[in-house]
Amino acid sequence: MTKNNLEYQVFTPSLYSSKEENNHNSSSITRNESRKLKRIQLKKLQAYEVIEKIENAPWKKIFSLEHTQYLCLTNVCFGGIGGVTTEQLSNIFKSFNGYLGLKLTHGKPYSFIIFNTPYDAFHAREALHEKSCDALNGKIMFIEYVNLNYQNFIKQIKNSDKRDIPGLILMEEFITIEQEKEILQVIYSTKSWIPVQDRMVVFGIKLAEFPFYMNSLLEKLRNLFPSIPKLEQLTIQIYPIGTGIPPHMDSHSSFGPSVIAFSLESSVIMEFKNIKTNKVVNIDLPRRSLMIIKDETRYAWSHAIRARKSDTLENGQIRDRGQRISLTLRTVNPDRICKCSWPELCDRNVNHFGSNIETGES
Ligand SMILES: O=C(O)CCC(=O)C(=O)O
Ligand SMILES: [Fe+2]
Repeated sequence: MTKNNLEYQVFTPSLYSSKEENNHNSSSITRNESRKLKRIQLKKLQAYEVIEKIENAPWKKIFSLEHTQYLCLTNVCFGGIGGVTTEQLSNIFKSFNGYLGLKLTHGKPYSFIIFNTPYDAFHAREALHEKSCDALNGKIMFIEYVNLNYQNFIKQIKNSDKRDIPGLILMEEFITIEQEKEILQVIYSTKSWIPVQDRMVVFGIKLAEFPFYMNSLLEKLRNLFPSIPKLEQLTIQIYPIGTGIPPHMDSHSSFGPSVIAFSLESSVIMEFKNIKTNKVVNIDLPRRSLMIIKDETRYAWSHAIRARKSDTLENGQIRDRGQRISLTLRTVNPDRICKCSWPELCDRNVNHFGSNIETGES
């Protein structure tokens, strides 16, 4: 801390200081105020040192003296004790010009806010850095510009590259507007819903029992992806606004090598996580799209939909959620044998009765 403190003193006057701090030496400041300011500075350093430890890099390298369009909220995290929600944060920042969106990290104590220009970010930082924030119960936020050369941070801000998930296929506009309308009509007249957590689910319908236009989707699928075995089972799920599905892998041994999911009525961000490396990639599943989960994605990545009312898109924009319907199609493994190349992640030796292996995450 001493070394950093020293560096910090040298570093402060231009950028890393607050107005209050610059007044620090003026005689008008009371002792109490001075103590309070010192405490704030100490807290700030502690927050920066935590990031240093996590990132294994000096904070002066991670943050930038230059204004950039990305702000790091060094002591604001998502969920858990003292954590915030997407809505809370976006409510604070959306009143600033050029606010594009936010990015919460997973299991790390900091978050990011994305602005259209460095100038817009500057205004928000000026208004909020080292100030007590009413919307966060008086919490004092410590905000820095992200260094554009520090790839580890930039990667976390823009981590939606499908190429990073081997075996994931996404086709936009797979379903036509007319097909979607027809399917939704039938779905909403279905009566056999079962509540599962906050979702409504119709399980394991045989495809032959489903309306004819499902056939045209399946035919298109067969033509485009002839290697996918004949699908046997359909699960329909309604996700009311604000709901999701916890991280899980669809059971290796119960189901075949490809899981197909259609998104209807509304788009959503699905979070994929590599079980071995913990790498997280967010993928936007647009309304009327087709997703195929196979190979490594099927066997070594969990997928989840976070329960929240809006999603942050890759460009930083916030998109409110609508009610979403998904159609998931699978083949069934009658002998419950899985021969995937990830035996350490596989349920082949586990006695289980449910259809999914929950990874235990919330
Ligand atoms: O809603 C979706 O698109 C996927 C649902 C899912 O992951 C599942 O049912 O296993
Ligand atoms: Fe799943």
